Amino acid sequence: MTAIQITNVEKSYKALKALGGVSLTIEEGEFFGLLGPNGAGKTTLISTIAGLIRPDAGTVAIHGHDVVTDFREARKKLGVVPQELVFDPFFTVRETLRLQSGYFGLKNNDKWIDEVMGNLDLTNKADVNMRALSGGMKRRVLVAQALVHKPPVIVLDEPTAGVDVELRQTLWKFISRLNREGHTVVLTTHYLEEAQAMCQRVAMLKGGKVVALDTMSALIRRISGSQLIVHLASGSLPESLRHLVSHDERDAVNGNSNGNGNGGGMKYSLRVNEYGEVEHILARLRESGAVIDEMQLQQADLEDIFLQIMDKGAL
Ligand SMILES: Nc1ncnc2c1ncn2[C@@H]1O[C@H](COP(=O)(O)OP(=O)(O)OP(=O)(O)O)[C@@H](O)[C@H]1O
Repeated sequence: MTAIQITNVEKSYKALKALGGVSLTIEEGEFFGLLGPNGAGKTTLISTIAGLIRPDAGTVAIHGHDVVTDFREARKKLGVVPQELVFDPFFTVRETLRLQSGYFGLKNNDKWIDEVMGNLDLTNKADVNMRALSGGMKRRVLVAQALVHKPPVIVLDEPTAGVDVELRQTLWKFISRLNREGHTVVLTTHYLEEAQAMCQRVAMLKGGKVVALDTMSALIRRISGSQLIVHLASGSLPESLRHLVSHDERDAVNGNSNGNGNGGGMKYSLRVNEYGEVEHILARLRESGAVIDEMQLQQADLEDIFLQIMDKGAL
């Protein structure tokens, strides 16, 4: 079943087109990443999914329920962890979660509330007033609040922005478990290594448009290839390899300390699309008389891809 169906969604704020026709299909059980630089439209898209803002055009459906015309049913299927911390300071953690359960017509939800609090290390804060909690603890409650009605689709907008390592680990352990149990998860994050570790598929947004959409492994394979990093003790890169250079710099370690003045002490990053090319590069270097001090083969990661896509605008 399709968890979230986004079809040609457009949203403008006066002259600014925050979303310029976004279409995405997210299947049930996926762990999906929504990435993009500041202002790309991620929060606007999530707010549209949550039914908090109405699109100017296009539709969004959660488990087949349109978020505008069938809002109540769509909302039941969805748990959203927003970026902003907003709470009523006079309630305790448990009261906050009971109140939230009430919004969904759930009575006697204490067993699940206790389980959620346990999984987010909130149990010993259950009777503490919200205003007395630290920022990190408040964020845990925000996550718990989104989960009180066991929504099949969970959307997290920058859940780990500014939170400590411990909370990140607690959060990811719990969210991964829910995903393994069949919940669909959609995540926006600025921590690309987090997206790389968690998400099976990602969409990259730029200027309100989807500029890349693929599985994580295909994106990494398709775009960037690997980098062969060679530090030359002496000699220089032959002209025939120049077109492969993505980056070069004077090697901070070797510098030009060998004093031979023939271009030694350079570090080059060369694009390599398949392993066979490494052999070719090494042969050319040997012929030119360059001496390799050190080398390593580096796999592309999401950050390289992200930067490439954002540079080019689209694939
Ligand atoms: N209520 C609003 N009124 C006017 N402009 C808005 C409003 N909300 C968002 N925008 C603009 O729409 C664009 C998209 O914003 P959005 O918050 O969706 O981006 P984002 O990808 O979530 O960015 P960030 O990573 O900074 O959270 C931005 O240029 C933003 O300034």
